[in-house]
Amino acid sequence: MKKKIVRTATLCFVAVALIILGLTAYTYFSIKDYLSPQTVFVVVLVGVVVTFAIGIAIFGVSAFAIAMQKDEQEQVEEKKMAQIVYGSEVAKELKDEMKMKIAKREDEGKRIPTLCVILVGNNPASVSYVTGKEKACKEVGLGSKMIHLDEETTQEKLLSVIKECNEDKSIDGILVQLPLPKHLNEKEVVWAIDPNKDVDGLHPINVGKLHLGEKGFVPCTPQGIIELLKRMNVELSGKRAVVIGRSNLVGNPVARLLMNENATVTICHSKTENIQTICKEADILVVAIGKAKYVTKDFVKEGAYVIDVGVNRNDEGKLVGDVDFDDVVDHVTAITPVPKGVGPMTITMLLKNTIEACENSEV
Ligand SMILES: Nc1nc(=O)c2c([nH]1)NC[C@@H]1CN(c3ccc(C(=O)N[C@@H](CCC(=O)O)C(=O)O)cc3)C=[N+]21
Repeated sequence: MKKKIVRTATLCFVAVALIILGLTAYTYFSIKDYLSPQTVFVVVLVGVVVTFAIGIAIFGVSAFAIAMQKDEQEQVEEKKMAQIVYGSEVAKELKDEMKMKIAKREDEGKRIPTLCVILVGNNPASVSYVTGKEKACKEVGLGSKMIHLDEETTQEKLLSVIKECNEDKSIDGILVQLPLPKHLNEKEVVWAIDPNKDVDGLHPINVGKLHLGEKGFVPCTPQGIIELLKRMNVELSGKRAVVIGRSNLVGNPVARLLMNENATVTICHSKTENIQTICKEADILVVAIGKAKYVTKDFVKEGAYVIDVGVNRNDEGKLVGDVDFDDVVDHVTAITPVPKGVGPMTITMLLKNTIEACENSEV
């Protein structure tokens, strides 16, 4: 493209220069016998100057055209480049908005929304997530309360702690960090949380509401995923969405949310036959299976949108997704990375739900 412009400009310039120089020469020979040498000199000078001026103008315009046009190679590459959607950046924007909202509440003399996180035991991953949640609360000015119970805590003790939190008017949201130690009954624990404080959206009342299309608390990761898809400007209505994974925390609720957006949804799981073929039909692929780098380019349709929900630790303790990012990145329109993708959105939605719980309690 650049070369073509330069060539055309040079040709134009040569043609115009030849015409003007020819005219000047013709004028020179026609008038040199009638006029004084000074006048003839001026005529020739004007001819040469005009030629130069036009030359400079032509090359100026060409340089401008080159600057405006991207190199052909660059354009091809741009078309192929996948959009990498950083949840961490979206989360920051949303947190700034929440921060302002909370500051405004404070000015109005209203209560500061407060999240209570209950952690049982010392599972390193859980401790790290809980710390992240506390940090995020501080960042936006939410109140946070942490209840750390030891590994041997009994079911009765845990249930009584939840009951206290349910009754405590200064607590708006309750989150019990999962998984719980094996001797505890997770279902009974989650079902004991007041549905109006269930900011994780796991209580059957909230699960039921989601599946009936009623307003209630929606689990944080699925909510964050929909938010990211909206940022990718992907039209969900009428599209094929495939979710890999059927957990209550991610797979099931995200499938329902995608259906609410009028996508046609398929859920795949460990027993699914021909899983690659099904995934390859997906315009939107959400991967929450919990196997590091499980999804390779053989699963991904050219130009698809891929959401990686995986949080796996490799041998070096580094966080890796369920998608083999490097393998698929050239095949997709947009993809979320791990870390800095879905994870930060999950925490942000938890903050959002906590503010919502507080607002609900005021009306
Ligand atoms: N009741 C309950 N609710 C949950 O929402 C819940 C849970 N239990 N148990 C565990 C999973 C996992 N989870 C994550 C949250 C944030 C990041 C996150 O922020 N990750 C960062 C990096 C964090 C790091 O490097 O350790 C990132 O992806 O960039 C990841 C994972 C919430 N979970």
